[in-house]
Amino acid sequence: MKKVEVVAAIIKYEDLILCVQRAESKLDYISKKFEFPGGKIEVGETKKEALKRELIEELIIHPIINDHFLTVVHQYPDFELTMHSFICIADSKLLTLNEHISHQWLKKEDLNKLDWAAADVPIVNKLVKND
Ligand SMILES: Nc1nc2c([nH]c(=O)n2[C@H]2C[C@H](O)[C@@H](COP(=O)(O)OP(=O)(O)OP(=O)(O)O)O2)c(=O)[nH]1
Repeated sequence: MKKVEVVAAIIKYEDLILCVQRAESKLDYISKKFEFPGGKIEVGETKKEALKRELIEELIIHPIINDHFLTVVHQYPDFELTMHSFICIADSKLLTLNEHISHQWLKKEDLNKLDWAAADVPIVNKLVKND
């Protein structure tokens, strides 16, 4: 089974967290799902370097990348995903959606209202519970 390793950013602005919606794709289980911005780690990159690059590519933002929050291993039908999430701090809500089809800044108690990619559910639950 194919393995994919990604980094994802939990970006906070005051008491809000950034949620971004993936574009339509042929993989119905991630198509149009909400996720945390990020992507695959390239050869030679640290996790934080990969996240910094992805956030510039996807959103043109430069938040402070702080602590590791949670690593999730999730088995999707076509691949095994390992996703490392990090808490990040933004000094503005401004962004440019270069890849995603929508975004929302939500309070943590509202995060469960969105249709998240399955791998993100443990991260969302941890944020709602004890962040
Ligand atoms: N970035 C990100 N990816 C996630 C999350 N949840 C989740 O299941 N994924 C999955 C979807 C994709 O299969 C994979 C990330 O791949 P991607 O396509 O976003 O990464 P990338 O920008 O490096 O992709 P690529 O176009 O270079 O292939 O991880 C999440 O919260 N953030």
